[in-house]
Amino acid sequence: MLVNVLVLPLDRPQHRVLLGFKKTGFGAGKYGGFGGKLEVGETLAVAAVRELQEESGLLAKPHNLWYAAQLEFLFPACPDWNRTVHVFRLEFWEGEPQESDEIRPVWFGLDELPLKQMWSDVPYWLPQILQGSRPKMRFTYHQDNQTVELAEELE
Ligand SMILES: Nc1[nH]c(=O)nc2c1ncn2[C@H]1C[C@H](O)[C@@H](COP(=O)(O)OP(=O)(O)OP(=O)(O)O)O1
Repeated sequence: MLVNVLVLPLDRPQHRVLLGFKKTGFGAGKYGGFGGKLEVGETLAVAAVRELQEESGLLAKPHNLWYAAQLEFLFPACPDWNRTVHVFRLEFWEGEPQESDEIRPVWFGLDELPLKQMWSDVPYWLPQILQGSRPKMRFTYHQDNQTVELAEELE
């Protein structure tokens, strides 16, 4: 199954999180964290730092990445989309967000997340991460590939 990393830059002092509006590729038209596929030989942390830099312009040190969630997404109507996503929380970085061809970074207050424009699994796991827990979950999508049919806690 495909493996993705996902980074969520969290600005605690200002109570906000940086999300990316995806202009192309998987999840186009939705807001989400910054991430993508692992390249050959990369660890999760190295891939996370690279994807964050490519998609947001922010520079992170691997030791500042906090492992925040392991998520499995199953799409019975489109098994090619099945993937495991390893989510990292990040509270320290260098640089300012930069728009790229693929993604437009936007800050959102933690109480004002654009949930209607995000994957429908997000409300199950993102609040848990923000509260400091480390969810491990599996989501099975409906035939429409857009709504969650089943959300399971793993372990
Ligand atoms: N159900 C889901 N909920 C969510 O919040 N983020 C998800 C998600 N499924 C995938 N993601 C994230 C993980 C990763 O950052 C991104 C997909 O990365 P990919 O590398 O697969 O997409 P790309 O657009 O870079 O690649 P291509 O589709 O091959 O162009 O979407």
